[in-house]
Amino acid sequence: MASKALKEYTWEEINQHNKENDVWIVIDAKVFDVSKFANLHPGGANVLWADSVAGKDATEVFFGLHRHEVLLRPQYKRLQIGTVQGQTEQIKAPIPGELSRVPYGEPTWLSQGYFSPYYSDNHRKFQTVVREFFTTVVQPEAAKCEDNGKKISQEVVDKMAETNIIAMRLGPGKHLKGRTLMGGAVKPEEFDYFHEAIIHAELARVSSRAAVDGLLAGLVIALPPVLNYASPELYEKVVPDALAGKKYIALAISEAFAGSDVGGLQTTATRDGDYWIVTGTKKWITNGTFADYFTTGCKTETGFTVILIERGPGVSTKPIKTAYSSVAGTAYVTFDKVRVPVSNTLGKIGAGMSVILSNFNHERWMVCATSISAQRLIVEESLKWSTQRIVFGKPLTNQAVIRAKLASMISRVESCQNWFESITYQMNKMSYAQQSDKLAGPIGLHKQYVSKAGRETAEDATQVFGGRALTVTGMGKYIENYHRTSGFDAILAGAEDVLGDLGVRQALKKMPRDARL
Ligand code: HEM
Repeated sequence: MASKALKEYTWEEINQHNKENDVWIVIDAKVFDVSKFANLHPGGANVLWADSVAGKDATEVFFGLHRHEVLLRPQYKRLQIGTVQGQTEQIKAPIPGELSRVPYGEPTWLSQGYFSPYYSDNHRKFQTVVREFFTTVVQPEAAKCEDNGKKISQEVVDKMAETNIIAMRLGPGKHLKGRTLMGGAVKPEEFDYFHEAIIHAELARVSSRAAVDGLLAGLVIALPPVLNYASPELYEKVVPDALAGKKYIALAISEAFAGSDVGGLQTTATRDGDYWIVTGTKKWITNGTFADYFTTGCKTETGFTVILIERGPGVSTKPIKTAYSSVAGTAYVTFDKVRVPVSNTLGKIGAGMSVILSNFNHERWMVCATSISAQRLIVEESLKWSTQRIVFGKPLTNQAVIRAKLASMISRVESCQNWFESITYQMNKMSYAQQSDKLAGPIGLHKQYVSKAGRETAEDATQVFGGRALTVTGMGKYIENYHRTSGFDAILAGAEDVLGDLGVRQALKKMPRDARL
């Protein structure tokens, strides 16, 4: 379509348009008339009039300064007036949904010519439709919200509900029964943890950590206690609307008084007949600013109890400014003598610890899935940049120090991925109870390793990109976002060092008493 009205120009013609107010440039065999655009050019007008640029081939200098996507924006695309006679474009524009051809840009199972014991053709088919969905429906919205800090639009949430992505993010289980998953790409009874991991991985590729959390991460951690412990009436009231994206839910455990130390929480629930009276505050509550329900940890007379609180009189939320965008809806929540029916108790009164702990493995595993995928994208960006960036007349990759950084980044993401797949395989084979017994330790250790690896990769990539990694737009925008937010993975769902310690303590518990050197 683009070529229908496009003329072919000889270099002789092109070379003549090399003056202020009459500037043509060539980028990858395409001729652009930038005469009028020059004064609007974010990089300034005079750079376009330079002798080495005006009327010349500016491909190399262009790709040293801009992401490919600049040329694809409609307002810039229309600057193209023709093509260079006898030349064809060499640089391939990214096609939404397609697999990366950059080495290590995809996990082994998606790389051509490689094999995997874990994934079937159905997983591949599923990955294709999920990537297309996230690239075309979610990514543009995520980029917008990353900027304006607003909640992801209801339109996108509705589409996620239509495809049942919201339900699939909770993993395999009864809640999928009777649902059409991604237009039928996988049957509910075939859906396993690798399918779920694909969703988390593709979601992370939208490259805005705050939007990843804004896309109902709150539900992924707050709804399982309702699925598993609510009375049938409460379940009916809450679950269908939540999975349909009509109501939002957040997990409200941590407080300014206590984070990982659940025993130190100060929010109280006292009995008044058939009601709880809940008073206290909660901090760092993901999706809290827009949640309709809060799965809340409370101190009760007989211990720690989890209660589902509906937004209403006495519940107020205010946004907390975090290092990432407010699209995540991070809130400070205040409960002021909120009356909640006792029938909203999740699990047994005083037995809230097991309700919360049973949730943790899945949440931590999910954080690993998104973190590894985000890291991989950073590896891909770094490989592309260091190949196309010319310094001292040569690509950055000519520097041994840059290659050493790439080696570390690749090794880290590959080891994270392989460990992750091994754990996911175990999850597929184990019951929920077996997972709690056998995988809490390995998942804790894995998360510690993944988040550490992520932060090291963020540092390395920042060095590779230099100043470009410090700006929120432009060539290094994904590196900037990742560098600013990779630390979240080391904190959310359990602090890095605490999880490492948990893994070791679990192992020590299982040490055979008769083992000796
Ligand atoms: C069709 C041609 C071009 C278009 C549509 C275009 C568009 C843009 C845009 C949108 C930006 C802002 C980048 C961002 O923040 O993402 C930019 C920055 C810039 N452009 Fe261009 N540009 C073109 C050609 C060129 C050429 C040929 C040069 C070569 C000298 C150039 C030099 C720059 C510079 C130096 C910057 C600032 C980069 C930075 O801040 O890191 N541009 N351009």
